[in-house]
Amino acid sequence: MATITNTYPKIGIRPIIDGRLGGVRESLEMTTMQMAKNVKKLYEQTLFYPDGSPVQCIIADTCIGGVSEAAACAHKFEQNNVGVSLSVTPCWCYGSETMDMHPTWPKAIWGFNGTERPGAVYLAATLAAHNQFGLPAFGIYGHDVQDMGDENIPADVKDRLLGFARAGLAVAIMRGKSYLAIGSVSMGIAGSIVMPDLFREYFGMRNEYVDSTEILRRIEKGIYDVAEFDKAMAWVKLNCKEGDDKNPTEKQFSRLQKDEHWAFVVKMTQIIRDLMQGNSKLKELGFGEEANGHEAIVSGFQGQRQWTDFLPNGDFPEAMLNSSFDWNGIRAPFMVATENDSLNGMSMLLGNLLRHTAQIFADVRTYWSPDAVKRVTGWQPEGLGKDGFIHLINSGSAALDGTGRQQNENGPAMKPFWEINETEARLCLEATQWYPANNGYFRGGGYSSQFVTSGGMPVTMCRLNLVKGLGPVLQIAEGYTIDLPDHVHSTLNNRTDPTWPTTWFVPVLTGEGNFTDVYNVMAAWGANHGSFSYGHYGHELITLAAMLRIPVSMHNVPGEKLFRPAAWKAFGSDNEGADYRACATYGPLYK
Ligand SMILES: C[C@H](O)[C@@H](O)[C@@H](O)C(=O)CO
Ligand SMILES: [Mn+2]
Repeated sequence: MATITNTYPKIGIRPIIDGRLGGVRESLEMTTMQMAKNVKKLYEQTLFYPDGSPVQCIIADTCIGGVSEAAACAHKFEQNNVGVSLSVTPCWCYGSETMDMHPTWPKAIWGFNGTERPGAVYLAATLAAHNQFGLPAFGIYGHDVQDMGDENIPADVKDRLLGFARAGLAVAIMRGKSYLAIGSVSMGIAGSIVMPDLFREYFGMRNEYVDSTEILRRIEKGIYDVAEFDKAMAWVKLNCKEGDDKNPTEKQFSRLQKDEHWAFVVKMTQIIRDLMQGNSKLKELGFGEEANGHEAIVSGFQGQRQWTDFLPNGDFPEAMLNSSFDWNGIRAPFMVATENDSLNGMSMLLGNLLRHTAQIFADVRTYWSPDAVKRVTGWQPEGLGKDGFIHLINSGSAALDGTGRQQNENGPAMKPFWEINETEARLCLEATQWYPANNGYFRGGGYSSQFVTSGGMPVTMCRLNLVKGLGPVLQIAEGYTIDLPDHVHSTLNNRTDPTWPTTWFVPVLTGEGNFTDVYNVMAAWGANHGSFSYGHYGHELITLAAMLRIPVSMHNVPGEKLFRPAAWKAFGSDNEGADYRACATYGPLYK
């Protein structure tokens, strides 16, 4: 199989030192190298790649006191698939002579806040050089002075080191991968008009395109793993509860047709996955070309309308692939956007690369004001929902993790797949019903997943938008999922499409910008879709966006959590305006 596995980019650590031999350098060698080793340990124990394996770091062979050692380090890093660079130092060293000059690797410098030797002075001097050369870098130094030789990494430094590395690795991991569009534009949805310049220039990714008929060809010609198909069908029978058909009797498919649809959507699931990442089994079966896949780290399936007017819809494949488990057990979620909305697909990917969790793709469908809820249900919203809430709902791409049936120490959660246990996967499946698709919308049938997300989860919703003349912008809303009383949920949900997954979402209001009330958040959303997952990680999205030079058009992240390259401060003291100006000045990372 041509798919390359286990070659994730490494974090390169550069110990920087004062080059003066004959006393100064020698006195600093051990401490400097130890700083690098300590960060390596922190990273390797805390951070994971998307397959759950620990992140790998590589340290320069020697401390870097001048340009020849900087060059040797650059060479070593190039040879060893480094994608993110962190320089560390406890002392004064020579800025432009030691700095990392790579044009695209995300960069940071940790200057030890000591005073016996001035690491933070090197940090300031070298950040100035980065700014002067147009190579933005993140600056890290602790709030409180430490003693020389103190090996402890203070909590504030740890936060910055980890925030930088998570976002930097996301940048490095997506580079060279593809967005695979299966089909074309869905119902005039702009995000499914896939823009190759955006992918290439901003994400370093390529675009792959296959016609949807490729799925049909593989089904009809038997180009899938038949043994896996049998196993999958048996699993589906046991684990996927079919809902009652809500279609008018005259529109319902026969039992025989419905059984055929189950087989069809299971094959579609296998085939979409194989199209994305390849499958060595196909080579054994004599399909060498199909075994290769498209190196897709994210994909989108057009579905509506040509496919769904004719054939079973993509809801089952999308929901299962996006989930952290299937008939092969608990495994990493795939990122598959419904309606081929590539911009929401990328929103999913950003969240997934930062948190390693499954993502919930949804229409941002309805703002329910407290008055409207009261009018329709007689119930006065209270608690987190007292100022109203937003109904997130779309057939298709919501991962079953979005049921909220996994747990962590704080209650319901969506976790990285390696933290999910068998019981939790089963509970997510038990909380899901598969309704015969609404045949008004989906004439070809299929099955839509239906669940209600557990309330009480902190979540972050985001969306990448594309604006002519401006380029991509990211919007972010941290908030919570909420539970509604049963009768309220039923009344509100039954007004929409009750065969789809529902999440009731409340953004955190800050009293500023678009976050003055819930209505404004929905009104300012840049498109029909958003993607959310577990936790409040808006600050990590902001760091990642800055690395990619994508300005953030709205967010509700507390100011003290913002972490952007040092140069951003030179673009003005209003953070949002400065972000726009900096991104415009630097332009896309891979231009
Ligand atoms: C069935 C409908 O066409 C839905 O798919 C539609 O409301 C959307 O999801 C639009 O994004
Ligand atoms: Mn939609």
